[in-house]
Amino acid sequence: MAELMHSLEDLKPVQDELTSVVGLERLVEDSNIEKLTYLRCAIKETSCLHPPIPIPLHQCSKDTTVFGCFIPAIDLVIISIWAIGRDPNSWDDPQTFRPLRFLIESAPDLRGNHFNFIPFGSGRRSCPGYVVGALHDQVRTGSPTLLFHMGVA
Ligand code: HEM
Repeated sequence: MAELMHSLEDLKPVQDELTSVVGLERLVEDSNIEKLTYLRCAIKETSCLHPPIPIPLHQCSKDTTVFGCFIPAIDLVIISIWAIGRDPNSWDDPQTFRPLRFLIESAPDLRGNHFNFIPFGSGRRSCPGYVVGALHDQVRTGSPTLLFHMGVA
């Protein structure tokens, strides 16, 4: 909300979309969400710039080498999701709130498959809270993709 308040050109399409999809007389319902494109872009951009869990910690269970970097067993590895979301090698003008960068077809999704955008983490220890929300969404829209991904369909 604070980012949108500072960026009126981004606030306007979100307001217009909410007015047209939801209206002014009722609350947002699940079924509205897929039509709230600008709002979803704004949420993604917010979680890129301000990830709620900015630096998850992992501990290495055995000696490991990743891309030539040796990590001894028991060492802690800090992953800066915050820095990844602001990396100029991955994002144009990364410090600026620009939700429409998520409008393009090739923009990363939230599943952790694009390592420049991992607000829910990635891989086996990524956030199960995301799966609960996404599963609910997939069941609602009838798409089997995520159920298949989880091995339950
Ligand atoms: C905006 C909402 C949320 C965000 C951005 C978020 C993000 C994250 C991140 C980044 C991690 C760490 C991944 C890692 O260690 O690499 C995590 C872990 C976790 N999250 Fe979430 N989370 C959210 C909501 C939730 C909710 C609603 C739940 C529960 C219903 C949840 C349950 C968990 C649990 C249990 C873990 C630990 C997973 C593990 O260590 O295997 N999260 N989350």
